[in-house]
Amino acid sequence: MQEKAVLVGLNEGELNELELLVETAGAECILKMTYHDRKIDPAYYIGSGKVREIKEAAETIGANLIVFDNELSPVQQRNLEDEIEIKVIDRAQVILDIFARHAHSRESKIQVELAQLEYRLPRLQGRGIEMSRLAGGIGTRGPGESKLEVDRRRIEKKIHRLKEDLKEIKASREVQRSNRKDPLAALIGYTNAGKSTLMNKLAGTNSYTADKLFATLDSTMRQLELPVGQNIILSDTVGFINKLPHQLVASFRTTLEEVENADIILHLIDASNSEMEKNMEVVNNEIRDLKDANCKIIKVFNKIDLLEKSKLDDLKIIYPNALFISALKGINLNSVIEKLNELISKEMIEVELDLPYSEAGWVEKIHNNAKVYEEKYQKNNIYLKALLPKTTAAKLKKYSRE
Ligand SMILES: Nc1nc2c(ncn2[C@@H]2O[C@H](COP(=O)(O)OP(=O)(O)OP(=O)(O)O)[C@@H](O)[C@H]2O)c(=O)[nH]1
Ligand SMILES: [Mg+2]
Repeated sequence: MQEKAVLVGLNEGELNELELLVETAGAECILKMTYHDRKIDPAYYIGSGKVREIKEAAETIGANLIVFDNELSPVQQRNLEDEIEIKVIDRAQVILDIFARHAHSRESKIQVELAQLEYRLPRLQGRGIEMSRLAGGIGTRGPGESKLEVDRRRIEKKIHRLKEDLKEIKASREVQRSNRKDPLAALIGYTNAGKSTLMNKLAGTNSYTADKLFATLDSTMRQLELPVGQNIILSDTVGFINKLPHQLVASFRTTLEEVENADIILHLIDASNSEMEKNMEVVNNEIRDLKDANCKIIKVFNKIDLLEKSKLDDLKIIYPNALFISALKGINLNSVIEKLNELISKEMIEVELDLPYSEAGWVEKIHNNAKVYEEKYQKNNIYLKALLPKTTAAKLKKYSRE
């Protein structure tokens, strides 16, 4: 049976996002309540008057779940549950639930399980026997009753083992990464911005897209050929979100490693979202360190099909270097290709090569990776006129005609 939830948060905007999160996790939101941002009560987070108000409202409308937008300490969560007598969870738990549901690869499954265990561990303390209440957020069932100490030790052991597994996976991924020869363009952005939709349109893939949060958890990569003749790898990654549970930050970092290695970052923004500015800030904060690196960041405003013309014109004035597209409706997608092409072209150089036959292996590599204008098999060597990535050209410098 679908759970009926009362959402508790600071303001309308935050509650709207929480509602989408809760619905993505499979529960129904039947009431939203706000509280005043006063001093935080160490025992209940909110004031006792508010606790009573929530209890009464929940009883009246028959809710069986309370979701707080802020993170609750284990003690606060327990006290609230005892007082309201309904299951109380926080935003972090909801996000963990969604991640658990959407993880597919071995790596992301391990990362999510690790995060869940780390979230659960402090909540075991002094809790007694009722383990089933602890294990689950929305729609999940706990492991049943078992002894606290045994559980704690088992969880600690498991955490250790999962961390070891992750180290292994990470090492093998680094090998894969060092084998990559094409430049990398990473699609990043707040969750639900339309990253997977754009990826599908540009690279003809069929990634899962949905009006849900965190539809994508595993990054996918596709090769795309640019007009200039160079291939580029596009990667679609997990979305960003405000107030990510700290247990998930580590796993998020791993995904971001992909981004750190990118040559170009396409920052996709849902221009139709009323919280657009705030969401952009969340992403900007995360990628701040990358800006100093040798990487170009392009802002791409998506979902312009939902914008009023005046709003779109304003955005164009504020962000003169940005792109404005609709991934879903296929509007202006060419501007993305052109931009990638332009940036990559800057990294390319035209050369004339006289390759000795002993170096003939290069011919195929060059064909795969660059644009060849002329190719002649001569008596002593192979003549090639081609547009090459500067890095490749440097390697072939001694065969190049000046
Ligand atoms: N109207 C409109 N909707 C769009 C556009 N692009 C994407 N969407 C919709 O926005 C929703 C989210 O799209 P996704 O591509 O799944 O977004 P995402 O950024 O990959 O999201 P996560 O993987 O959850 O982080 C889907 O319902 C899409 O159909 C657009 O240009 N216009
Ligand atoms: Mg996606």
